[in-house]
Formats: sequence, structure tokens, C-alpha cells
Amino acid sequence: MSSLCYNERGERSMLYLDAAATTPPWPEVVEAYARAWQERFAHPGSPHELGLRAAELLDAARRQVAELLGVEPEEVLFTNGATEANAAVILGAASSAPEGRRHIVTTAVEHPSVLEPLARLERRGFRVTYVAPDRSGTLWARDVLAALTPETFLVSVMYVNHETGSIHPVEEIGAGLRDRPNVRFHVDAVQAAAVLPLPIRTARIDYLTLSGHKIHGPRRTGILFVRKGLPPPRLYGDGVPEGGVLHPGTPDVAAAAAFARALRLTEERRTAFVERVRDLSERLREGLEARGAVVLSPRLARAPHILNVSFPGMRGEVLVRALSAHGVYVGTRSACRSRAPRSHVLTAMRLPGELISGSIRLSFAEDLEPDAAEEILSRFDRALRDLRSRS
Ligand SMILES: Cc1ncc(COP(=O)(O)O)c(C=O)c1O
Repeated sequence: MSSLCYNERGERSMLYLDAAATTPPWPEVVEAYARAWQERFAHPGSPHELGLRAAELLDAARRQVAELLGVEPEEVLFTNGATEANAAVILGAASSAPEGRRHIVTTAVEHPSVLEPLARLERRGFRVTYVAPDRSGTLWARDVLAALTPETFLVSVMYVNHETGSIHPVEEIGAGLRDRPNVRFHVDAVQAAAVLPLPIRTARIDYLTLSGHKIHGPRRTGILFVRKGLPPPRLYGDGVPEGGVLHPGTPDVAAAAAFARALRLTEERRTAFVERVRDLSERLREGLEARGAVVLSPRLARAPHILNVSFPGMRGEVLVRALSAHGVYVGTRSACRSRAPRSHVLTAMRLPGELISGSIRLSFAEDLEPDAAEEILSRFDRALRDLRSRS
């Protein structure tokens, strides 16, 4: 990261504020990946010595992840990323839903990787209730629980929203589901892992998804937690996931090792990161409000590494481009949907159209210090000046 971020005089040239889209790789993770790939390249299913050593590493990665999450190794499956895992959980729960139970509760602000399989199920006759947050972006557990009906077989709620950073009350929802043992509870915790401990046990979660590239690990890696005793979802046909890997095909041992390393470093660095990023995002919030921005992220229960603001009268994409001319890289909304006409998250918050179209998302990665705020704000000033001089 640092070689990309600093020029030859040691000055910061690039300010990457798009960590919710993807994070830069940590060198230790790259090294873990490269070493495992070179040294344990054999197929972990091969019965010879090299195969056994590869299988050993896969197994060790699974045990490390389980230990970090406080769960059993058998409850961890490596995946090709959270999109794959979210779809597998949702479509899998639907295919094993008891007779006559065809209702799912979710939120209107989920990531497209949850909304798209749900839309597919709706076309097949399932009913889905999309619970909306309030105007501040806060989701209330009581609204989610009130949407349950006797036909509900699945509740799917993300832990941290990818556009606003809103923290959803998954523990309270899980507590409310304790007397509904036949309702499965799925949590997409992709945006939470960098900043929050994951309450897998305390929240009565059945399925939880994580993604490697949001915690400085490789793309197309991740894990799916499946509570012991539940059937693991199947991607194709009848095959049960084998050797701790969700997808069929040759397992990527190096990817599993790299994911485990990224998760361990995330755990070790989380407290210090949260402290730094809270300070940084507070300074930016104040500085941007002083420049006329309206903060769209909730004031309370916001993950500190995501800050959504809007400059009324300005288009978000235009500001994103103006900022990038000054080496500041921010996002508009979910990178997967950045071409969709408007944010479904901000629309669900019932915000005025002008605020929605002016919104940008700042999201912070590990290497930013709080005093970067001054430099970021001064580059905002330059970008805003450029835009005003053009209009
Ligand atoms: C909340 C959330 N869920 C799921 C995903 C998809 O993750 P992946 O890129 O690993 O498929 C993302 C990625 O942006 C996300 O933000």
C-alpha cells in the first residue's frame, strides 16, 4: 500500500477512501498467499506426501479461522467470496424450507448479493418482506421481528451497511428469534469484520458470511459459518461441501491460508484501527459539514470506517471525479451497482432526491492516520473550487 500512497519525496500522493469497495492487500497476506501457493501447490486430495501437506495447510487455515471466530472448525467453509456464499445460503434455505413456509424477512438496504437471489425466489413464488430503516438509516430490531409470520423460514440481515455504515441490531434480532428454532438467521457481516467483533455465538446466528478483500485479503476468498447441525448449502447438484470448501473443484489452499492470515491481522489490529478511524472520520464529518455537506450516515450506531455525505446541488459522480483529479479516491455507493440509477439504500431511507444524487461514500482502510483529515479536507476544497469555477 505505502509504495502506492507516497511519492518519491515521501509525501502522500494518493488518499484511498474507498475501502468499503475493496481494501489494499496487506504485505503479510500477499506473502502468506505466495508462500502457500509455491510450497503447498499440490492438490489437497492427492494421497501422496505433497498432497497431504497441502491438505494439512487447508485444515490449519480452517482451524485458525474457527479459533478467531470462536466456533468449531467444522462450522467454517471457505468460499469464493461473499456473493457466492450469500446466494448459496438464501437459495439453499429456500430449497430445504418446510412445506408451506415460503416467507423471508430481510431489509431494504441489503447488498445486491442478497437482494438478487431473493428477487429470484420471488419470481418462483416466495414472499419477501423488505424492512426499511428510519430516515436516519437506523434499522430497528422490533420492525424486523414484527415482520415475521408463521410462514417465515429465513431472516437475512446484514451487520453493517455498505453505504452508510449503519450497524444493524443483529444480537437483538437473534435474541428475538430464540423461540423460533425453525427460522434460519443469516448475517452478511462483510462490512463489519474490520471494525466489530462478530457475535456469532451470542446472537444465535445460523449462517454468517465474510469476504477476504474487505479485510486486506485476496478477492474471491471468504468464509461461510454454518452452525453445527444445519445442512451446509450446496452450490450445484447433490454434492456436500468437502474438506471445508463450499465450492466444488480443486480447493485453493493458498487462498484459504491468506484469508486466515488476513482475519488474524484484522483481529490483532482492530482496536487500534477503530480508535484511529473514529478520530479521522469525526474530523472529516465536522470539516465536511462546515463545507456545506449533509451527513447521511446515522449519528448513532455507525461503523466508524464508513461515512456517507451529500453535497446538495452537486452530483456524487461528478464530485468523485473532481476529487480523483486531486488524488482522493472515494466511492458513490455499492461498487457493484455504481451504474444503477440511484442508491437503493438511500432511497429506502426516504431521503430527498437531491441528497441521494449528491451522495458520496468515504470509507477508510488501515493505514490512514487521523491527521490525514487536514490533507483530505484541503483537497476537497480544491475539488469543490474546480467544480464551482466550471459552473
Ligand atoms: C455487504 C456486502 N456483502 C457482500 C459483498 C460481496 O462480497 P464479495 O465481493 O466477496 O463477493 C459486499 C461487497 O461489496 C458487501 O459490501
